[in-house]
Amino acid sequence: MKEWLIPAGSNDRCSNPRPAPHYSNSYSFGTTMKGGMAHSYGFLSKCCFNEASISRFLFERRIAGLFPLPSPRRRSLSLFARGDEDSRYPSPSFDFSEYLLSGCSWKHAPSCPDFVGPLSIKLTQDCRGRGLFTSANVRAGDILLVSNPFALSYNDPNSVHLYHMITSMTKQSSKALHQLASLAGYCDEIIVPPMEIFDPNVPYCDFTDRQMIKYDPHRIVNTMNTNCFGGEVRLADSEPPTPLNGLWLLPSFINHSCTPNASRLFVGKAMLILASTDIEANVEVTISYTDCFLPVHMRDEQLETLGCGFFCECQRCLLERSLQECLFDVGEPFQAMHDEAVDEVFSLVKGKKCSRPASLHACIELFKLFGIVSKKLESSDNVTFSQKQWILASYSYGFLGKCFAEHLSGDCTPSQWVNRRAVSLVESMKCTVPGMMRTLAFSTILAMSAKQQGSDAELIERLHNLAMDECIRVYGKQRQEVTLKLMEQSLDAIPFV
Ligand SMILES: C[S@@+](CC[C@H](N)C(=O)[O-])C[C@H]1O[C@@H](n2cnc3c(N)ncnc32)[C@H](O)[C@@H]1O
Repeated sequence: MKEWLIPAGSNDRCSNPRPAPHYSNSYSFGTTMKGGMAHSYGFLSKCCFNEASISRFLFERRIAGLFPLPSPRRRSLSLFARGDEDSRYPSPSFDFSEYLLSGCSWKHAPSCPDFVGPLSIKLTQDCRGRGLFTSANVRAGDILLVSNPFALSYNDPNSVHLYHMITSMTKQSSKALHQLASLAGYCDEIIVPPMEIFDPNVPYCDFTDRQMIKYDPHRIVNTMNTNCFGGEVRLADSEPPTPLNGLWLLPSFINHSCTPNASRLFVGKAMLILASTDIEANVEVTISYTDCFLPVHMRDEQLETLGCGFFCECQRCLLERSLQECLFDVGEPFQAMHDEAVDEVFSLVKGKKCSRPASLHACIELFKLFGIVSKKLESSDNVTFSQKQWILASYSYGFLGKCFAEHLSGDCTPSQWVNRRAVSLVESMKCTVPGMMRTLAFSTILAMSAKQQGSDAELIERLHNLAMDECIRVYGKQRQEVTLKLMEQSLDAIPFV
């Protein structure tokens, strides 16, 4: 075990210290669980976690169209068929097509055994502690990891039950103690453990110096505080959503980025990590802990609110901070209007039967701010095209807010917003944070409405391809044919207005 240990305090040089020991849902913001699946989507970030019904509403009204209920005649579609030519490594062999097709209900979630793709745990070179790295080339949509929870509790706001659960597991099983110790680090040492400890295909054999690892309640609390992930889940269709909180071990080694290359998908309790871009071997796998479709100062605030204990210094954040002077007249009003716009959209969703359109003051103001940002970017020469896309994605709710709200209130026809600007926004969102459910929702709605309003064939095809590509990144590349079939059906089947 000695070779796993690095000297105590080696993280002390870090400008990003380890997180403060208080409760946080490191992975939770911008995510909600609908049925059995946690979606990193929703309309506006605030709604996603606290006001899950918006996400559910959008899911039921829109995305459900992508996955219509299977007709009795339709044969079960295998989403994770083996023998895919593209596969460079074995994929997990479960099939959750019925689950997706039936709206991802918790009780119908198939059991997904743990699976470890071509990954290893390594120390990062820039003081972010350990991270997960690829050990082979992977493609967008590949499943990298399937992880069942180490421990999970419901209706446990202070994580007391979770704590007792983990305590008893680690006392009863040396493997569980070893696994938790590998994540927590012991005796002020950061451990870079071998993947084998977490790989279900590698039998666990006791390590001779296991006595070095001691049960430590403080470590359990700290590990929970840093890594626990929560959401809401509807255990039965008739029941209200139940808060859920859990610890998934291997995903806890994944660091945050505002331009992540992987995304997270829940199938019941199992957390799947999918590559959302092609990733070469020996590259770090990252996900986003925050809502990446918000401006940098709001992302910073989210990290702080979640108690993540670090300040993101990825390229996108550095760029956005360097442009703050240029965008000074937009940032603060955007934040103020964003919260109001959330309320506007939320009240529209709640009163969806009401025929009088609600006031969309904040959504309209946000839309104007989005226009200012777009103009500033257009006239800025010292920012590259892809950097402009990052910034545009940060203000994307300005565009989406008005479009969705107007649509919900019946105030506009699709033709007012299915235009090329909307298309380039989808492209910006996809290039900045691929594999996001809300980009999939937006591009699908755009594709559907473009078809309905008889837009030109090239525009329809472009939108369809964008939605299709995003769908593969969200649900896995093995679903290519299935996705296509379902999208074709939904384009015909879903009335947009
Ligand atoms: C879920 S853990 C990720 C694994 C962690 N690096 C480790 O060694 O255990 C989250 C912690 O990793 C660090 N971290 C993750 N992403 C980071 C980033 N982009 N910048 C700085 N620190 C980061 C922070 O200390 C954060 O609280």
